[in-house]
Order: sequence, then structure tokens, then C-alpha cells
Amino acid sequence: MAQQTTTLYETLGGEGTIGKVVDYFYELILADPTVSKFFENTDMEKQRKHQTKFISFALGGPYQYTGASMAKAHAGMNLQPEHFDAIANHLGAALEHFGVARKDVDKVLNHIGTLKDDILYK
Ligand code: HEM
Repeated sequence: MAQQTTTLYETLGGEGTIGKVVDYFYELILADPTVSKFFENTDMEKQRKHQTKFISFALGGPYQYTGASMAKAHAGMNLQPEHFDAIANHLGAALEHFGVARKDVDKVLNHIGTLKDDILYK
């Protein structure tokens, strides 16, 4: 049977609204000393790209990652659970700020949680 699903990415209007969520998410990350340090040598353009791809992944948009590529992207960072959780909290806050219902936020956080083992301690 054919399965039809509308992703949260589409519901939020694809790239348009996603850009606003990205800007807000990005501000929250930079204002948080737990995680801002990881981005201090990354230029703004790269950071925006990171956040855009991250959110696309999280909401079921066009960028969907495999664990192997995520392990490689975060190699040498030795990310800890506290870093992952801080990013997840900021993502949740940014989505709620743009009117996403808590139950949908929880689904998104579960989805990014599937990459946790591939990203931590690399
Ligand atoms: C599920 C969670 C995550 C996803 C899906 C994700 C996604 C990505 C992607 C796609 C890239 C490569 C970006 C590119 O193409 O240039 C990347 C790199 C990076 N990620 Fe993540 N990330 C996650 C968690 C984290 C966390 C928790 C941190 C730190 C607190 C982090 C910090 C970084 C940094 C610093 C880079 C390198 C940026 C650069 O200098 O080019 N990421 N991530």
C-alpha cells in the first residue's frame, strides 16, 4: 500500500520558514557557552549551512544523513551528551517559538536522537 506522509519540513513551508527557524536556533546556540565554543572557528556562512542541514534532517527535509557521514562530520570534536542535549533543547525551543506543537517537537527530538551514537565521543 502506498504511504503518504507530510513531513514537518513541508508543513513549515520548506526553505522559507526553515530559514527563520535556522536564524533563531543559531542565535540560541551562539548565546550558550556549553556549545558556542564548538563553532568559534567556523565562519558564519558555514554555521548557517550547518544549522540549515541539521534542521532539514530533523524535520524530514531533503538532507537525510547516515550515521557514517555524521561520525565523519563530527570527528575530533569528542562531543558529550551535554552538548547533544543542549543542541536538542535549543532546537525544541526554536520550533516551539515558531508554533510547532510539543508532540511534534518530541517526534523531531526522537528523530535526531537516532544519530546520537554516531555523533558522540568521535
Ligand atoms: C543530530 C545531531 C546533529 C546533526 C544532524 C548534525 C549535522 C551536521 C552536519 C550535516 C555537519 C556537516 C556540515 C557541513 O556540511 O558543512 C556537521 C558539522 C558540525 N557539527 Fe553537527 N550535527 C549534529 C550535532 C552536533 C552537535 C551536538 C554539535 C556541537 C555541540 C555539532 C557541531 C558541529 C560542528 C562544529 C561542525 C563542523 C562545522 C564546520 O566547521 O564546518 N553538531 N554537523
